[in-house]
Amino acid sequence: MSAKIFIDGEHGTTGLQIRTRMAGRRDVQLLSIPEAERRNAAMREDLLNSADIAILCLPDDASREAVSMLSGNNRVRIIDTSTAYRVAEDWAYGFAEMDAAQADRIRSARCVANPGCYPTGAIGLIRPLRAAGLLPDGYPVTVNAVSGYTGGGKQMIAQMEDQSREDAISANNFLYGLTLKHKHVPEMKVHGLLDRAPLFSPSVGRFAQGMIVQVPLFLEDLKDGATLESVHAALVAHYQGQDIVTVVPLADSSALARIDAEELAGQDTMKLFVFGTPGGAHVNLVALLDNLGKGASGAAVQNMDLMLSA
Ligand SMILES: NC(=O)C1=CN([C@@H]2O[C@H](COP(=O)(O)OP(=O)(O)OC[C@H]3O[C@@H](n4cnc5c(N)ncnc54)[C@H](OP(=O)(O)O)[C@@H]3O)[C@@H](O)[C@H]2O)C=CC1
Ligand SMILES: CC(=O)N[C@@H](CCC(=O)OP(=O)(O)O)C(=O)O
Repeated sequence: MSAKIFIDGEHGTTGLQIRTRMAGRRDVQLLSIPEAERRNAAMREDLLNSADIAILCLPDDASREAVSMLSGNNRVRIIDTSTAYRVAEDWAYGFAEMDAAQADRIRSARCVANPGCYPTGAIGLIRPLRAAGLLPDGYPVTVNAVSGYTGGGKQMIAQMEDQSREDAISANNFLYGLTLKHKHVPEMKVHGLLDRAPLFSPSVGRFAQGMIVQVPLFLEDLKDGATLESVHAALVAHYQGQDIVTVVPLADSSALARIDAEELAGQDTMKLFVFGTPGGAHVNLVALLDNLGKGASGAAVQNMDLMLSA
């Protein structure tokens, strides 16, 4: 029997991409709400409660409302793509590759919080080094990133694509989150196993999908004797046997002159790189992904598949 899936927010950016990924699948039956009724609370409540898995692709407040519409109905499992539950202890964090037990946690969870796009890159780079003891307590981690503008949802897509709007954005590349209080910092800290909050500076470029997340490190401040090669080896060991998150061999990355933020647009994988010079003082850890792929919709479908395999 096929599993019933309702995507609350199916007409938004993340929801649409999840729907596209499910097209043609016979193991799932999509329950759908007409676009004109997308904010009809009674209809949403009915569909939410009729699903086997509800995937919430809504702003944080609307996600909390949807979860309250399901209170008392433990039969329905939830995947939430918003920021609302990512550090909640009774929710499983939906980053299957973050440690060896996480895929099983997701498989058996009732409630799964899909990671933020930037944290997917940052945690993917940082957590294995913390777990291996290479990145010491107190290290001042910084995270710099550029995202495609679809990361800002329908509103930012319109602001970037329609220059006749009053609130149009004309910049081709801009920094934001200038107060350094971005909503992704808490999940980077918790799931990155950091004892200090990272300093996170995001930016957006005039391209629809794609993302680069950078974590530069001073080798002399890592565990004694850490090198470009040992940092790379720790990431390779962590992601051994994974096919969605992969670590680019040093021989390949050392031959690169540049990284294209759009390289993985339209794909659900993430590539990790370690840049630097053998014997040098610094390394730059880089994650390359699609903000709507492994950064959102691709991860949501991956989590749904794990839950369906329980
Ligand atoms: N875009 C991305 O790359 C990523 C997004 N996310 C997260 O996914 C979630 C959805 O984001 P995104 O798809 O980008 O946003 P969009 O604005 O593109 O889509 C959100 C959808 O939710 C609908 N909606 C808003 N409020 C309500 C409500 N109260 N009741 C019912 N429907 C409502 C919107 O309808 P309307 O058109 O009427 O506003 C819209 O269809 C957010 O929490 C976001 O932070 C996570 C990772 C990456
Ligand atoms: C470019 C852009 O605006 N990006 C979004 C994050 C996209 C994302 O990961 O969304 P959630 O964490 O909300 O799920 C932002 O910075 O708020």
